[in-house]
Amino acid sequence: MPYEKELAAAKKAVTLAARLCQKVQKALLQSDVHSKSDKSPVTVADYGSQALVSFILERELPSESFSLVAEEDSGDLRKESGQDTLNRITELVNDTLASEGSNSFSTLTTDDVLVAIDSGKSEGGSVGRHWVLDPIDGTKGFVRGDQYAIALALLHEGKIVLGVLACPNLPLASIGSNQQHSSSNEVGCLFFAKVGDGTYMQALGGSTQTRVHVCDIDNPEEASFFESFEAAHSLHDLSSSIAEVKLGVKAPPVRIDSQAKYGALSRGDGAIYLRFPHRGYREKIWDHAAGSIVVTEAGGIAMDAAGNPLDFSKGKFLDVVSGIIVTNQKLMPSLLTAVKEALNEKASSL
Ligand SMILES: Nc1ncnc2c1ncn2[C@@H]1O[C@H](COP(=O)(O)OS(=O)(=O)O)[C@@H](OP(=O)(O)O)[C@H]1O
Ligand SMILES: [Mg+2]
Ligand SMILES: [Mg+2]
Ligand SMILES: [Mg+2]
Repeated sequence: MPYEKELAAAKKAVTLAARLCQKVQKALLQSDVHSKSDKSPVTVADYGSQALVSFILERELPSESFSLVAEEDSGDLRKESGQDTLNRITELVNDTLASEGSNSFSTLTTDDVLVAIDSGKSEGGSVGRHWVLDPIDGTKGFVRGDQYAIALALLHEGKIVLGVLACPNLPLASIGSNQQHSSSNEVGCLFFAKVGDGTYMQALGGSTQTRVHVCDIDNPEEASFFESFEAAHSLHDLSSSIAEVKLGVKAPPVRIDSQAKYGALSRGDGAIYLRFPHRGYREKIWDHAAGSIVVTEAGGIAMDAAGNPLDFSKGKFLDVVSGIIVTNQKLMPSLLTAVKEALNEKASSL
């Protein structure tokens, strides 16, 4: 089966990275959180997760040439002021590798960790194979104690061919706004998909996998929709005018951080995901690569707001018209019409 060993390696890498993140989130220290040059937060867990995934993929797939497009880089850790943070990351990575229980484990030095993080400097593109990683997607959610995801995908000749999404805080039971209160409060989901093979979910650290599908609602009034938790990341007013005013969605928006939204959508917790960043923001491929294959292999469609397919082959940026919309096959035509109308009204009111 194509991409079988790549999927196994990706699941292993992401599961270990999730273990590291859970440990850090439980005992997050003020000193673990830093600001990047664009003022967005980064924590020891973002770096630790990136180092671990990079190290595990290279170790598990030694015969393949390795290219990784990932969010973080080691610039700040190489400065004098980054030494304590680098030591803490190295300790976290080594503790997590030791907990894996494999005999082949050797202790990584701070230099090994820097090299592993910087393996993520590839630019991607339409030729060959590139791993695409967001070591923690939804860092703001992670710091708040809420939802986040470790998102890893494989880009082959410009197409996403597999994706793995670990969502350590996502309940195993549905989180849709129409759901009855569930008796289970177990959290931690691993979603994975391979092109042509469907999408599966298992408990993080578990082994029983279930095939998942997007919901098959065709009446928008019965639908519910997801959007970013952070109003700075997506225009909530625009989503409301599309979903509630144009489509007649009755349920309130479900606002959660990260690509956990794609995971939840892939198992039918809600029907629509709307994302309209503020003007001037450029999307990155690692924020959508894993999520998009998880949702499309579950029967959904992800497009930009003009109805173009998402093109991951142009380097680290994902250029889209106005925003990203995701739903099932039946709702997409009316969603596209509603989006077009709302965007036209917005433009004429400016
Ligand atoms: N201004 C702005 N507009 C749009 N998107 C932005 C913006 N700033 C950041 N980001 C990216 O959003 C990623 C988190 O996305 P979400 O929207 O899913 O999370 S959240 O609900 O807003 O917390 C977040 O991913 P991480 O950095 O991996 O957390 C960013 O890549
Ligand atoms: Mg970030
Ligand atoms: Mg992200
Ligand atoms: Mg991130």
